[in-house]
Order: sequence, then C-alpha cells, then structure tokens
Amino acid sequence: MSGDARTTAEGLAYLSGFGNEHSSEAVPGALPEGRNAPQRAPLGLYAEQLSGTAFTEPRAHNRRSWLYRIRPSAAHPAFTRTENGAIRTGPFTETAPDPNRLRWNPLPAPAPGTDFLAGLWTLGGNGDATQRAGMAVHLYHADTSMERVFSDADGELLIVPERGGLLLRTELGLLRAAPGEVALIPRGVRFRVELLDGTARGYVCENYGAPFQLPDLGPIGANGLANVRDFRAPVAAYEDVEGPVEVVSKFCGNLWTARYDHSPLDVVAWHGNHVPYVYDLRRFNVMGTISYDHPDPSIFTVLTSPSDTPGLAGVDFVVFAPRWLVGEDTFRPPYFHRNVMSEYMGLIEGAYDAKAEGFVPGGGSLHNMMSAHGPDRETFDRASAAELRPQRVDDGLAFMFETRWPLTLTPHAADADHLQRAYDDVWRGLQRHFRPDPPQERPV
Ligand SMILES: O=C(O)Cc1cc(O)ccc1O
Ligand SMILES: [Fe+2]
Repeated sequence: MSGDARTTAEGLAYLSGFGNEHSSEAVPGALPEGRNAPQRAPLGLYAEQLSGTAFTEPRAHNRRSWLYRIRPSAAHPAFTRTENGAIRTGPFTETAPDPNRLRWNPLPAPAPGTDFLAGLWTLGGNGDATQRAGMAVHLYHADTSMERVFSDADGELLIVPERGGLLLRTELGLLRAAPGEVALIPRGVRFRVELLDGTARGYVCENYGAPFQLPDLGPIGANGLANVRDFRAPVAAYEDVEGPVEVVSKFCGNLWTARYDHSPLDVVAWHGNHVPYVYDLRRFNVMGTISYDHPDPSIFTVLTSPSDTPGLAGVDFVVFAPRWLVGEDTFRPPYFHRNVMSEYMGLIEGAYDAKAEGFVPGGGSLHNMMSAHGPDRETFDRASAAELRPQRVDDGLAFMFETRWPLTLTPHAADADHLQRAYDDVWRGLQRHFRPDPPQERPV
C-alpha cells in the first residue's frame, strides 16, 4: 500500500486509515513479498515483529507490525536506571484520592534545555502499568528538540499539542502534529520529538490498557464521529546513523537509558497495524441534537480504550469540536452532573462552553468520580436567559480524558503553585430560584 501515500501541504507523505494493514518501504524492494520472515530479508535487512496485543487476541483487536531494519532491536547494550524527572506511573499511591473539583493553570516555563521527555510532568492517573490497566495524565512544556530516542513499554501515548508544532520521528516514519491535531504513538514504538516552533506545550494521555480504537457507531450508521480515513500513518523513513545515540525506555514506571552505537530509527520498510497516527480534531464529524436536550458527551468520543466490560472504557478520548447548537427549549451548555466516570479536561484553544473564565488553554480540570460539576454561575445565568437561536460554538477546542477509575494526583500536582485554590468559587452564588407557583398550601 505504499502506493497509497499522500503528500500533504506540509510536505510529509502519509497513509490513510486507522487500524488497517498499512505497508511502506523507503527503498524499493525492501519489503518482502508473500511472507514476513524470508530466509534472507531483502537488501540485507533484519526482520522483526513488534506486537501491541497478545498473539492470540481476536483478529479485530490484534495489533502487530513487521519491521525491516538495518539492525535488529536486540542489538543493544544493557539499560541502566536514569532519573524519572517529574514522570510518575500507576499505581498512584502518594496522595489520597481527592473528591474535590480541581483546576490548574498551565505549566510554568521549563528550564532552558528541556526536551519533550524532560518536560513531561505527571498530573496523576489510575490503574497499574504492570497490569496493563489504567492511565496517566501528563503535561509537557519543552523548549529543546530531543536528541535522544524514547519508547514507552508501559502504554501508548496520545499526545495533544496545545502550543507549538511537533515533528515526531518514529521507527515507522515521520509525523507532524500541530495544535488542533493529536498524535498516537503505540506502546514500544521508539520516537524522537523535535520542536517546530521553538517551544511546545501540551497534554499526554498514557494508556496502559487496551490500545485505543475507534468507537462503534451503532445507530449512527457507517460514517461519522472521527472518520477512519482521516487518521494518517507515516510512510517509512529511516536514519542510517552509526554513532552514539541515547535511547531511553520507560518500563514499569522507571526510565532506563542505554547508549546505542547506531540510531534505532533504522526501519527501512514495514507493514502492519501497530502504527503511529496523527489526526486533525477539526475533521471530527460532530453529532448532536436537532431536537432538544444536551446529549451526553460520549457522542464526542474520538478514540476509546475498551475494558473487559462492554461499554466501560479504560479511557475515552473526547473532543468538543466546533458545532452548531440548535436544541429547542434546552439548556444548551453541559448540564450539572455527577458522573461515575472521572473526567480530566484540557483546552487547546479559545474557551469552553461550560466555563466563562478560569479554564484556560494549557490548563486543565479534574472532576473525579461523583464530584458535582457543570456550568459555572456566569454560564448558568447566561444560558438560562439566552435567546434560543441556532448558535455556532466555534471559539474553542477542548478535550476530555474520561476514565473508569478515579485519578490520584502526584504530590507535585496536588501542591502545585499553578493549582487554582479557589476553583469551588465558580459555583458560588448560584441563586435559589425556587418559586412555588401557586405558593404551596401549608398543611393545617
Ligand atoms: O464539562 C464537562 O464536565 C464534560 C461534559 C460535557 C458535556 O457536554 C456533558 C457532560 C460532561 O461531563
Ligand atoms: Fe463532566
């Protein structure tokens, strides 16, 4: 399918589709025909399989890729422990899970020389990476391109840039992700993050559980939400570099480093479905009411990591993309609610329709299981009085990582200077409007 590659306006070629079998070769003839592991792979390459699911998982969920590379991944020296920086991993046990509504301002500027990996700052998470269940929420703020190469054995990484474009040099090729786009790096795939705009800031969902997949569409039909063909996978591109390269691996919560004598981004051809993607959130085909009531935000699910219980996600990635609101006799912003699921929300640009102020790009909020939240007072007052004309909501791009388990904070997130300590006040002053009409008779 390398013939399917499209070259986009930004000059990178991509393959189209999510979860399908892609294939690509950077040098003609590098990809074996008709088998995965010929006695001698073409062009003197080594054949290597990288699996993202157990060999025996159902075909519909099975993920693996075959890589044809200059050296096998096995050719490396021992890894030794290195500093974890501000990265933490489930199980999260250092703070008591907090039932309060919490909100943060953006991360402060990084120290000069901070690359994407050093700039990762874990807010919290749930589950246990060694059990391949749960997730972590990280933020990043970096001002320097990575020279080292990173891979995460603990989970896949959904990167949500908020400021600054990223060039992701992965084992399977190059992806560009600007604010408004998201990148998905599968478990174990090595990559390097280069900054296209000097500095970069954003969010990362590290998913320890089943790989993200597109949600079923049920009665919606065969199309809609995130359309399959809008996911872009890279075409093969390799580094033929002999010389020292630092490779960092995250394994069961710790970072380990090794000094390779070559670049491990040396894959000349590949095929499979365990591949990275980039997706433009503005392509999301938003569904909503054309009659009344505010639909539950599950209608905005881009990707879901299913659990063993149907319908109960380890984590859903949800986007609040530009859309029209037309609901009749309807309170149109998000309703007041208490959810069994836990919600971390971030803002990529603009504003979010449930919050008049204080929820800012690069910041985030956490509404853990059963915490009571919804529109702030100003939004409630405004939306209750608004004239219900068709209204376009296009002044912001927000997202949510919604997960089945409450998130426990890291100590540095719980104590952060940029934690908004007066967040509860946004719901202060919600007036009582109860006017029994006609006034209730007092029983005599
Ligand atoms: O703002 C939130 O809390 C997220 C959210 C959005 C929505 O449209 C309905 C419910 C919900 O939790
Ligand atoms: Fe919510």
